[in-house]
Amino acid sequence: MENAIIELEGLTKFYGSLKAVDNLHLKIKAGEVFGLLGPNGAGKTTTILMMLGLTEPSAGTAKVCGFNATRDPISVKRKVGYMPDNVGFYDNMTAFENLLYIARLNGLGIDNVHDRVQEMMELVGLGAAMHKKTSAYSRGMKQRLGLADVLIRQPEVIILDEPTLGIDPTGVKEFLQLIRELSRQQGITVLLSSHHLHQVQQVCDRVGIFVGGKLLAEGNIHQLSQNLFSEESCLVTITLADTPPDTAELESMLSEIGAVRKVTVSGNGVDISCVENITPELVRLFVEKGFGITGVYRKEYGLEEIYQQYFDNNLTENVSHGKSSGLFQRSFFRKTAN
Ligand SMILES: Nc1ncnc2c1ncn2[C@@H]1O[C@H](COP(=O)(O)OP(=O)(O)OP(=O)(O)O)[C@@H](O)[C@H]1O
Repeated sequence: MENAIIELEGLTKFYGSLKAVDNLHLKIKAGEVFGLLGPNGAGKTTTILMMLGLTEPSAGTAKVCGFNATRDPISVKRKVGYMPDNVGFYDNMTAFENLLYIARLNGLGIDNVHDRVQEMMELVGLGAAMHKKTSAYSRGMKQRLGLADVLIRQPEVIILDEPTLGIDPTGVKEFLQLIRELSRQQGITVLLSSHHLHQVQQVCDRVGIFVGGKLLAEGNIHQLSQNLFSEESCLVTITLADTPPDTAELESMLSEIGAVRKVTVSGNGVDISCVENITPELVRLFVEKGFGITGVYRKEYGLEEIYQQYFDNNLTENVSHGKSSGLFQRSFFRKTAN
């Protein structure tokens, strides 16, 4: 991949005998919004810590903005803004004062520092609340302030670990939109770790599915879906006005269409699995054959199905090798259930 800004090669981390990250190879392009998706204990935070030079890999390398994170962590720190899942501020100071303090600590020029802080507060949507004490800030407001804290250092890459944890659905939507806009407007590369499939799907250009320290798959939603569901990438359900008189005849008629892989007739519902979207052709055929249609529904495979499918495959593989991965499944569902 050309212009990769993050390059992980054979990245591995052992904690004692536990392999937390297992031979990870990954490249992320400049300007991309990449989602690292996986259940509890998958190794996301450990990977991030290695990218920031905060923990040493047992093997392999993490290169960020051209610098080896283990050998040159200070250079990486200058280029990367990291927002952990729980951002802390001085509660007795206003948000403006907090950010001003951070800006000065980071050596921003005295002349324009007030303007710059104000500009950042407005950029993250806190212009009207910037003189409130952070003790009075909601979780969502603190996350926005955390983002301003990261942005004021003018990073090339921002790494966000579970940035939407504990924010209400409207807040999540707004926060993710903000991240996406910032990435587009300012060309910032974003790496986002999350358990939340739907959120990742909304905002990321590409995702990596991470389970048990291994990157099981990476790509955009379309590519992942194609790889997994190439035999049945599209499911069309047609509801007929009446139960078909001859089910076998209907099934064999539909099966003759090249793109159709499987047909199931149940009552007046017909499920047709196809390799591509041939919904108009199917509807035309039913009408030509004199069937009344009361409903047509086409199912798209989203990230949830993709993730579950990779997850199930991985479970099956591990079980067949005598390992129990039940812990991953339990912890994943616990965290996504709320
Ligand atoms: N400092 C540590 N010492 C020993 N084991 C650790 C340490 N940090 C993490 N681990 C273990 O390494 C594995 C990966 O943990 P990590 O925190 O990287 O996962 P994660 O995907 O970020 O999970 P979560 O979503 O719960 O934060 C887990 O089994 C965890 O218990």
